[in-house]
Amino acid sequence: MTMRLDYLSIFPAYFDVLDISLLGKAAVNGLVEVHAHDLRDWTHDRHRTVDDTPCGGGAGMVMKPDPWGEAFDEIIGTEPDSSVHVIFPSPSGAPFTQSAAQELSSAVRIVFCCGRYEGIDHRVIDYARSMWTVHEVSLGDYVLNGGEVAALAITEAVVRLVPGFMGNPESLAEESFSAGQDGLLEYPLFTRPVSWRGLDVPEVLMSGHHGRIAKWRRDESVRLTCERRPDLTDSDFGVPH
Ligand SMILES: N#Cc1c(-c2ccc3ccn(Cc4ccc(CN5CCCC5)cc4)c3c2)n[nH]c1N
Repeated sequence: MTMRLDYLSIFPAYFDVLDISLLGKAAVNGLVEVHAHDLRDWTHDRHRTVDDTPCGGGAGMVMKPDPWGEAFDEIIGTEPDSSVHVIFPSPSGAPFTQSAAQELSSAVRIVFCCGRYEGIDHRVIDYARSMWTVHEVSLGDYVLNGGEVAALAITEAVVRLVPGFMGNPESLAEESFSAGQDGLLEYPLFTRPVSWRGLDVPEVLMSGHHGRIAKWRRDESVRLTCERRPDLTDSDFGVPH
């Protein structure tokens, strides 16, 4: 089943990058189909206006609802369909997580609505909720200038989980932020040369002793998680008290 991805933005060129790298291969293999659209194509004035001043006052500009509605009609349709997932990246969205990526990886259709300025007229989101399955999500607690970079990040997180996309699915099993790693951060990785600029690969990794290697990796994951992500630790990580 091909996953169709649509991107609505006033900077559709952001999504040219999706024609290369792994995603390009997936498109070639028919796993995903990518369509980027310029929101200004659904404006009707000489200046192709997409924004206006905020009702009630306040700084900046707000994206007008009209172009979004007309774009939705043409790109998605005018009939409700809960199988269509519409994603609004937003500073006030729910944190985007690996489990959300996992859920979306089975979607047949995802439409990314990339806002700019101070954001999109809220009626656009309310209308979308009445028609499709809507996700208002944030990448994290830092401020971006628009939704495009978030849409790219979410795309990569989702598409790499689509069955048949990754060459070696085993590599997905051991990843951080997934059950395979007990929710711990990943251990440090090394490859050849064994000695590099006076820095050596930890001896245990060259020992060939799989039990010791597994213990070293687990210990490193626990250490890193306790240091960097205490929010991910819980009482029974097996961390010695
Ligand atoms: N995902 C994601 C995001 C975004 C994101 C996503 C989508 C849009 C559309 C427009 N912007 C710009 C912007 C930036 C800040 C504000 C907040 N206001 C400013 C002054 C009073 C509050 C409003 C809009 C966006 C930013 N930022 N950070 C993330 N993790």
